[in-house]
Amino acid sequence: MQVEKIRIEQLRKQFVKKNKMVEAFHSISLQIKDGEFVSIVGPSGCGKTTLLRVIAGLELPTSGTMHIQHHDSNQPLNAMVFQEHSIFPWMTVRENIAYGLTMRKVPPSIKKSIVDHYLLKINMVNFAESYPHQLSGGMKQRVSVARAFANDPEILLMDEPFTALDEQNRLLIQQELLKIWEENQKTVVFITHSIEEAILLSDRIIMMSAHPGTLIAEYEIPFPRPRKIEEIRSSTFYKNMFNEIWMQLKEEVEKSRSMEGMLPI
Ligand SMILES: Nc1ncnc2c1ncn2[C@@H]1O[C@H](COP(=O)(O)OP(=O)(O)OP(=O)(O)O)[C@@H](O)[C@H]1O
Repeated sequence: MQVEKIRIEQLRKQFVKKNKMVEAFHSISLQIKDGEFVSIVGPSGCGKTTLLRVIAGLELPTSGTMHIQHHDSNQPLNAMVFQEHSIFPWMTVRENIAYGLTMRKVPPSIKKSIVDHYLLKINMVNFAESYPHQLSGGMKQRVSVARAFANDPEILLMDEPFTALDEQNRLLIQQELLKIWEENQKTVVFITHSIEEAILLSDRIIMMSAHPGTLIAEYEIPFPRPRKIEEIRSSTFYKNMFNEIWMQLKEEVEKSRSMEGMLPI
């Protein structure tokens, strides 16, 4: 039996915006197993990023409880990968990937071997001494992913990390992420607007309702690993699953659109 890694019970978050109470999400209960890759999908404004920020400890919930099993207190609890601007512009690729390890004072020889390993995994050995302004958007995100895994956190939190990329770069980075994840099997909570991305990467997809968000559905993704994106995309099962998820998400997106203009900006 797999060990539980994250337990969330009746979580709710409210903000005060222009003297009005805005409920970002409510009644969220969720358990995520150790080593599980979970994606969260839902219409814009349903509270996905806020939920991730609460899991990361960057926001406090208004009510409810959350517990993350911290098995090894020598390891960082979490690492985050954002959509953009995730890496330090004044550091080289090597220094960026090494950042968490440097902070934890990992001995230089161990740090070097970890960073070399991830440079290979993201196909950026030749860019180790380059600075972010010399890289494409896709390369920057690859560095960001490598940095998060290199620091060996207990959980990884990724907020639409590939949304800003073109389709070709996106497909390549998804395949790289799959390879790195399949080797590490870290617990991942991944936010995306793309049903396709969620199916390709995840063990389970959680769907949130239109604002104020709550969990309304979940889907187990049974594709065996290691996964090959091309094989999955061409299967009938994938197409059926995509349609099933889209039919439900579409309803929430439509509800969300009909509420536009009703919330304080
Ligand atoms: N710091 C804040 N102060 C006030 N309201 C906030 C704050 N952060 C988020 N909200 C509100 O909470 C709700 C949920 O926002 P959130 O960004 O979590 O949604 P989302 O699902 O991640 O959206 P998107 O998919 O567009 O990124 C929105 O109504 C938003 O305006």
